[in-house]
Amino acid sequence: MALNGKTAVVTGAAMGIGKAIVEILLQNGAKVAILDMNETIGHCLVETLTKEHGPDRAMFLFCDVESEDELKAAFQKTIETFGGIDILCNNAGVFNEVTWEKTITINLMGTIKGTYLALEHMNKLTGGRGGVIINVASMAGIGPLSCCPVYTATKHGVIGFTRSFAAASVASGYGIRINALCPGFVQTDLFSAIQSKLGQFSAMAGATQELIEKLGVLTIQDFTAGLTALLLKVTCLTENHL
Ligand SMILES: NC(=O)c1ccc[n+]([C@@H]2O[C@H](COP(=O)([O-])OP(=O)(O)OC[C@H]3O[C@@H](n4cnc5c(N)ncnc54)[C@H](O)[C@@H]3O)[C@@H](O)[C@H]2O)c1
Ligand SMILES: CC/C=C\C[C@H](O)/C=C/C=C\C=C\C=C\[C@@H](O)[C@@H](O)C/C=C\CCC(=O)O
Repeated sequence: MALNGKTAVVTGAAMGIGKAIVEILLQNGAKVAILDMNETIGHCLVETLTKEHGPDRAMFLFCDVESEDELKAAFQKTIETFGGIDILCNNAGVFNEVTWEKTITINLMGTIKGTYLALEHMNKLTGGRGGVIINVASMAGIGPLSCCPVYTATKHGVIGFTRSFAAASVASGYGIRINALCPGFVQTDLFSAIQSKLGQFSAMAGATQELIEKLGVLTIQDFTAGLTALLLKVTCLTENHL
């Protein structure tokens, strides 16, 4: 399979989109470190995935992406356990216009911290073997949503950061391919909770609801099927590019 012998790290992977990405990686032969703050669900997920894919394929590691020390420890444990890191998916994210500073420290700063740690390990200029980074942004990173200025800003920031890092990687020869993933609405816990997280922008809920009805909401199964097709077509996850 395309990812046999490869090791991936996925943040915010205990549920939702991150869990879907983990399943795709496992189905294609990778070993995966599941980083999340939800220990109960995380350990339960590893138990389920081990039954499906066999031992030593999936590992849960507690990690708050706001903490550089916890990210460093999780990366180190992954390397010690699986022998290296070939793929990083910075997926962890929240939607909250009330605690908007945390939205920035998780969605944007967590993605930057993860990317810079991956650079330390993957960079071919410093002895690394190269790799692939996928940063989960959003369609809200392409065009603004009036109900969530800060969330919109974080996702615009993830896309801008990803594009800039990609240019630096190509120009410098890091051997790291980096892409931003921009899903539309997907039925997850984050999506289900948005109405209670709008804060001073709750008056914008109607406009957002109209957009939701216009664009529709993907089930996690639809999302998984679509991403599988995309990842297996896009060369960044095929063997000859890792
Ligand atoms: N659901 C959507 O409609 C949608 C659309 C586009 C993009 N996204 C993005 O996809 C990503 C995942 O969202 P989701 O919908 O699956 O959300 P979710 O709430 O269903 O899952 C998010 C996971 O991240 C974990 N997490 C939260 N904060 C964390 C932190 N500080 N450190 C480590 N883990 C943390 C949670 O415990 C949870 O397991 C986010 O970046 C989100 O912005 C979601
Ligand atoms: C409410 C946000 C819910 C989940 C966040 C998640 O990242 C999903 C985002 C999904 C779709 C975003 C679409 C953004 C579209 C913009 O490019 C723009 O076309 C929207 C135009 C009008 C929206 C109406 C409004 O905000 O007033």
